[in-house]
Amino acid sequence: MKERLPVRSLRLFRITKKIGEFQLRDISLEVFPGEYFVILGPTGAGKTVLLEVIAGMHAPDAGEIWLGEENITAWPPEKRRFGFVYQDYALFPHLNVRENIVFGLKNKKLPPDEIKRELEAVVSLLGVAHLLRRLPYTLSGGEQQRVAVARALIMKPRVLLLDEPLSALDPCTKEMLQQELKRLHQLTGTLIIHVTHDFEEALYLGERIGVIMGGKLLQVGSPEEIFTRPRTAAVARFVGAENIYYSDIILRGGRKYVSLGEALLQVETDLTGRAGFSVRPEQILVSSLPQPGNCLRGKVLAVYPRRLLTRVIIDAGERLVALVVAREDKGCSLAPGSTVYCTIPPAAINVFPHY
Ligand SMILES: Nc1ncnc2c1ncn2[C@@H]1O[C@H](COP(=O)(O)OP(=O)(O)OP(=O)(O)O)[C@@H](O)[C@H]1O
Repeated sequence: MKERLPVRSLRLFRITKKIGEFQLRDISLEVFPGEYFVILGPTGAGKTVLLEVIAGMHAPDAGEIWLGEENITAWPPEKRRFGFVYQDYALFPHLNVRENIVFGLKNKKLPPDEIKRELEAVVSLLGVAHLLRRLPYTLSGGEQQRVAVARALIMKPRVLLLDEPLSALDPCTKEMLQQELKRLHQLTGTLIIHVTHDFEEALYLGERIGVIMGGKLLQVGSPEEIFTRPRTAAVARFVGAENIYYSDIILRGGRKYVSLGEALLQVETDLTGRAGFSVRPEQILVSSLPQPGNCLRGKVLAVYPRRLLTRVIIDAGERLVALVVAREDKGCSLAPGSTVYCTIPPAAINVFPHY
């Protein structure tokens, strides 16, 4: 597994693709050499279509795809030498694990001793030596996933495309295989594009994340940026910043404020004019007494206890959702109807442009 093709960046320029009623719209993106890039989006967002356009299975209607200095837009999939791991793994059912993994190398007519060497390398990397004689239907989901990744990696792909590779697995296996994928990426340095609708998975694996919705790439950034600084209401909602509002930005005494209900909240932003803003529920401090800073008086509407956090719905002029650590609400009644105070630090208010 050592000698690899030079790792190059993958660039998409203004890719458009219509399939049936659906359209990928004007997608531009650069994925850096050796990067682990996650495409995150809800069901039907166009993640698979985008991955298939990158793989060369669909020709774009407009736009270009570049690998390093080469325009590969018109290249067929086999010339691209990209690996593709499907959501359902798509192993050949009549071939055993060994035959599945070496299938591509056999097709390339590599000498048997070279195939054996490559097989041993990839099998030890994925820990599937004990499965080599088994047929796919006898494997667990996690084992099938490892075999599918081994089958893709043995071809030394220039780019490895993973289409929701963990979505069919139970939470424990999923977590273990997430760690495996991270380790494989560190060992091989392969440029990986991983598609998922699972935000936790994107946070754990992605060096950068691209959020796609309705065929549009809405935001690209580090997990931290996507999580704390969504730039549209749609991305904010998708990443769980449930409190989303619109306001004029008000300048007073050299400070900027947004209005929420009757209150003014100080914000840290360069924007002016009309704007949107979002607050994550876990960033709201709920207390029985007023606190200094951005503090709103409200009435508890409903309380939903969860495992470690309690979800509290509050009427503070606008509907607010707060997640409260159970231990921290001692002394503060969260019963419906009680009065509470909600403190929101200025840095926890994400202000985004209003289009
Ligand atoms: N061959 C096709 N013909 C017509 N419509 C298609 C075709 N392939 C995909 N679509 C449509 O394109 C849209 C995007 O599909 P895609 O599979 O890319 O979504 P996704 O983001 O991968 O969703 P999921 O997370 O559910 O897999 C969907 O509305 C789908 O029905």
